[in-house]
Amino acid sequence: MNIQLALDRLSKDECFRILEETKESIDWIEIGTGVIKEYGMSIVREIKSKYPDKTIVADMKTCDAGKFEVIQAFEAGADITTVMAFSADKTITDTLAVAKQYQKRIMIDLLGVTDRKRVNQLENLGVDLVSLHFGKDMQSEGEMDTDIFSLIQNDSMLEVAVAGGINLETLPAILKKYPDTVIVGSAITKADSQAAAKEMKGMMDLYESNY
Ligand SMILES: O=C(CO)[C@H](O)[C@H](O)COP(=O)(O)O
Repeated sequence: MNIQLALDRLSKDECFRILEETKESIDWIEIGTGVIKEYGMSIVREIKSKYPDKTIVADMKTCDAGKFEVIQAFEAGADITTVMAFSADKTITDTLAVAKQYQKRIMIDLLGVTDRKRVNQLENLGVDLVSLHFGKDMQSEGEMDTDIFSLIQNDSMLEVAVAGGINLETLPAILKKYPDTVIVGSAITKADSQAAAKEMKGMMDLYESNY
């Protein structure tokens, strides 16, 4: 089980400080959409060159002009880039084709998807990695419900990541659903980052070893 640290609403200096503090505890590094909007692909390039052994996720949230945007992310050093589930099927298949060429991956962000039908369609289009996502704005009205996992069929072969305000208190309930990747932003970046990342990763490792 991976922990993906989401770098959102941070300056470049803060991103690098937090990465230095947490690098021993994190597996995947997500460069958040807002950070990419602020600094462009150069921050993806810089983070990949400083942390070449980490899996770099560019949270591009692509929804159109798919080929162009995923090539931008992959050329900058991203190993995975995100594409929105509501995108046209053509966007999904175009981005999957580019990922295959680059031997990299597309993570489909299921934000806003409430129907398993779309998840099944995505799987039929060749998608193999999705993120269940309870959005930042929705978090102001409540916590993520673990029922979100019901979007994924029990016999599905999809690799599943999950995001949305996950913290030390909510992590145990998430772990019971056994996601492949747990995405954590604010609970690490807005806290004592080193201690929070260590504690969360420790909890995940313990859960996994007892599974
Ligand atoms: O994609 C995102 C926002 O759109 C975030 O990266 C994701 O929600 C994780 O951050 P947090 O733990 O703060 O919710």
